[in-house]
Amino acid sequence: MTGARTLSAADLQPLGKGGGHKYDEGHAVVVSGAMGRTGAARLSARGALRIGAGLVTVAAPGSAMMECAAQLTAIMLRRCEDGEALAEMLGDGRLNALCLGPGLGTDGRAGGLVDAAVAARRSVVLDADALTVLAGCDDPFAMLHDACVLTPHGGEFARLFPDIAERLDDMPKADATWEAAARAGCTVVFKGPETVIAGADGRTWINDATGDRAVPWLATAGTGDVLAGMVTGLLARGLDPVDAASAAVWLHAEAARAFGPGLIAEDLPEMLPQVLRTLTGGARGQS
Ligand SMILES: NC(=O)C1=CN([C@@H]2O[C@H](COP(=O)(O)OP(=O)(O)OC[C@H]3O[C@@H](n4cnc5c(N)ncnc54)[C@H](O)[C@@H]3O)[C@@H](O)[C@H]2O)[C@@H](O)CC1
Ligand SMILES: Nc1ncnc2c1ncn2[C@@H]1O[C@H](COP(=O)(O)OP(=O)(O)O)[C@@H](O)[C@H]1O
Repeated sequence: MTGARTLSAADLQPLGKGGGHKYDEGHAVVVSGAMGRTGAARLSARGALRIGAGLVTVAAPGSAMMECAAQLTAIMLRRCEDGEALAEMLGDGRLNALCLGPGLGTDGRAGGLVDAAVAARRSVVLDADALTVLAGCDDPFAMLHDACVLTPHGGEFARLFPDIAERLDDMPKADATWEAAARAGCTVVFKGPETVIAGADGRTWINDATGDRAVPWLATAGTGDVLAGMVTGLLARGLDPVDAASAAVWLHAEAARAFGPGLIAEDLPEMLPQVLRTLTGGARGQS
């Protein structure tokens, strides 16, 4: 038994802005895939910016620069060809949270970028294709550290933790996620109508989006990419991985609830200001 607790608004970290300058709210970097595949990274970047990261940069290969430039305004853009270029870019210590996976691809470039991002020992969210890259490694968890956050859906969870996934019919999802986090040595966010967030330290939270809180319209392409960006944005703002992931998951479902049926992924970041305004007391909103 994990002693998992169910999330509510009162459990969220204070999310109001501190009133300093933009660098006080962190600088999130979302690494993009190649031309024609940049949409997912742009969704993540928008999530990171709307949740309050002070600055957000999309790091894209040369082939994708024009495509990104045509779509981004408040979000900055920087050329980043491969892992070596990312490592060089991360020489700037102000770039304090990374997101890799949405639309990244699973080729050699993606592998090099994942290696460089994890080796930099910054806060890093590994989602989507980055999880597939990780699952293909001989010893996937050896390089991870406690500032990593893995955000698998059911398919990705089964690729990363096949033996745990095999036992899912006989064990609570919270226990499975807790076991996965202990093995990976970092925070694991196992997504779905019930999303479980577990830290390597054993803290385990459940966001139950079923019954009265059901948001089936979240099952649409790109919503997970937005969530990865939201977690990254909160990491950039200085929340620890479990708090960042828990707050992002809760806000993500609330944004979906506030929008209602017909939601597409682009709508989620744009609903965040409204949801953040409703937080009071234990979970303070934007001030
Ligand atoms: N607008 C965009 O540019 C979008 C890009 N996307 C990108 O497309 C790439 C592939 O993403 P996929 O999520 O399709 O990854 P994968 O193709 O790696 O995984 C999907 C496979 O896993 C299986 N699966 C099992 N359980 C599942 C579950 N609970 N949820 C989802 N699939 C489950 C599915 O049947 C499917 O075969 C990623 O780079 C992703 O970021 C998607 O996020 C969709 C939106
Ligand atoms: N039926 C559902 N009810 C509540 N949340 C859901 C449901 N289906 C999917 N979600 C949420 O939507 C997101 C989907 O993410 P993911 O599967 O990675 O899709 P994508 O890769 O297309 O972004 C996750 O946050 C997941 O928890």
